[in-house]
Amino acid sequence: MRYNNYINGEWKAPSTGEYGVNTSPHDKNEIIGEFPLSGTSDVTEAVAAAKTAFASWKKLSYAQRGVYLKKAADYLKANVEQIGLDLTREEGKTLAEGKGEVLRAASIFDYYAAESLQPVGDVIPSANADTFLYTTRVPLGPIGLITPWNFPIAIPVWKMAPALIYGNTVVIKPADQTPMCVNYVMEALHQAGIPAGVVNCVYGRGSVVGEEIVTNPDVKAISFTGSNGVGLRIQAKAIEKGKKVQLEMGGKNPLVILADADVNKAVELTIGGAFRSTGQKCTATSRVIVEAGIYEQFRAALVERTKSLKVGNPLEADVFMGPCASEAQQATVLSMIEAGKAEADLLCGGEVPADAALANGFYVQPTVFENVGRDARIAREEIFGPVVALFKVENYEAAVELANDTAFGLSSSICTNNLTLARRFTADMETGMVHVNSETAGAEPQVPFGGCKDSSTGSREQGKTAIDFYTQVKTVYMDGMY
Ligand SMILES: NC(=O)C1=CN([C@@H]2O[C@H](COP(=O)(O)OP(=O)(O)OC[C@H]3O[C@@H](n4cnc5c(N)ncnc54)[C@H](OP(=O)(O)O)[C@@H]3O)[C@@H](O)[C@H]2O)C=CC1
Ligand SMILES: O=C(O)CCC(=O)C(=O)O
Repeated sequence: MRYNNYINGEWKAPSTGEYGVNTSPHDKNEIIGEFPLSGTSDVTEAVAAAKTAFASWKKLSYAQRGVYLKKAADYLKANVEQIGLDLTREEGKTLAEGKGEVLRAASIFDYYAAESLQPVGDVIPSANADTFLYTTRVPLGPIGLITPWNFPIAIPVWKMAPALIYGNTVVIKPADQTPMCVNYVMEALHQAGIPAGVVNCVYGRGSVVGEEIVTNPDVKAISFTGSNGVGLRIQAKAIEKGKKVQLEMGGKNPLVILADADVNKAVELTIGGAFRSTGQKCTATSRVIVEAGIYEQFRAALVERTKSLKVGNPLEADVFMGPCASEAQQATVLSMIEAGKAEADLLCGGEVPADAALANGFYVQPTVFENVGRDARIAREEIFGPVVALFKVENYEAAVELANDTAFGLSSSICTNNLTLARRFTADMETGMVHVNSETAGAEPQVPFGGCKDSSTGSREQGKTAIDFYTQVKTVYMDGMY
């Protein structure tokens, strides 16, 4: 099937007349659909529609805008089976994860629809008796959203929902690998009856469509999730044009396991954090730092559990881990594994599975390394695949020092029953999110999401903090009331 851009409330063929073929990561011969390879004039048209629509959208009440978000949530919930299935076919995460992500997107729409009932701004006492002094929030205008393939419905929605509820309009460019997922989000908002031009989606290459969104003068802010290289280039261009920018980028997230931890619990946190979604999360666990007293026991249990994981077609119910999302991603992961083999000891995995039924997919075995030097590539670079590095340390202090020895600062976790050290860990970690006895991955919509150091720039996403990015403050001095 051939899909089209969504511009000004209509499905429109790209000005180029060109389409790219989107295929399944489980089987590169299975075609998911054909999607536009748009040109810059498609972006210009979408931005113009978003600019026109902004004039009336910003005047609606929060509650009126919230109605569309609530209806979009209902659409996703009503169609979770089909959309979840297609997400799995297109991205490769398991069916349970695919459906879970659709419901997560619905709950994000619901959360921001409910923001329409929350207070906005402050009333502040003035020095003058007859001045009513208060702050309110105003939207920015058309916002450009550039989104990745690893959470192909949740991330577009967690950017779009706050942008819309606070009165902005949107032009989105989804990742090349997962356009169908965003097409469902457009369909949800279209079915909800959202006014023409309020949301627009232009498919195509980052270097063409993304570039034009970033530099178009009528786009007032850019929210991006993806690699550090692309993110920083986008930021430089956008700032030059005076735009607001928010970047969510990589992670090298540590899980610290102290000697008193329950071994089974520690193994499950590692398996879930490192291998779910084939390790393709910016919050994935990629370094496991273990106190010497429990190291051997933990290592043996982790290797046994890792070898038992079923890798295969993500549509099959008993499969734990599907393929990498693309051939390029598989190649990146395999090259990092080769680097790991040269600089550390491989405990298990490290190959493409031999199963002939998986030969047309982009599979990699879940992989564990040990004896990893702190300057090894697999210790420092984001892999974005099912690869984890084990480190043995003498005590809590050494664990924290190693955990913080990274350019990234997104998420971290500690597994322990020691309340004092758990509490210290929450203070000691240079990360935007800290977990105690839960995996490094995961994000609830009602709390801020984002990192320190090279992981993020700009204000946090999600929760109430999202208002900081998607609005600006207006201070009102109102005199003559008495
Ligand atoms: N933090 C996270 O959640 C993510 C991190 N990554 C990291 O990035 C690595 C590479 O993944 P990749 O998909 O290449 O990530 P990218 O950073 O290249 O892609 C993210 C988004 O940016 C777009 N883009 C690419 N180039 C430009 C540009 N010049 N101007 C504007 N937009 C652009 C992409 O479009 P297009 O798809 O058309 O190229 C996509 O929509 C992964 O291995 C992982 O380490 C990747 C995804 C998510
Ligand atoms: O951990 C999660 O569920 C969200 C992770 C994420 O946002 C990402 O990988 O881009």
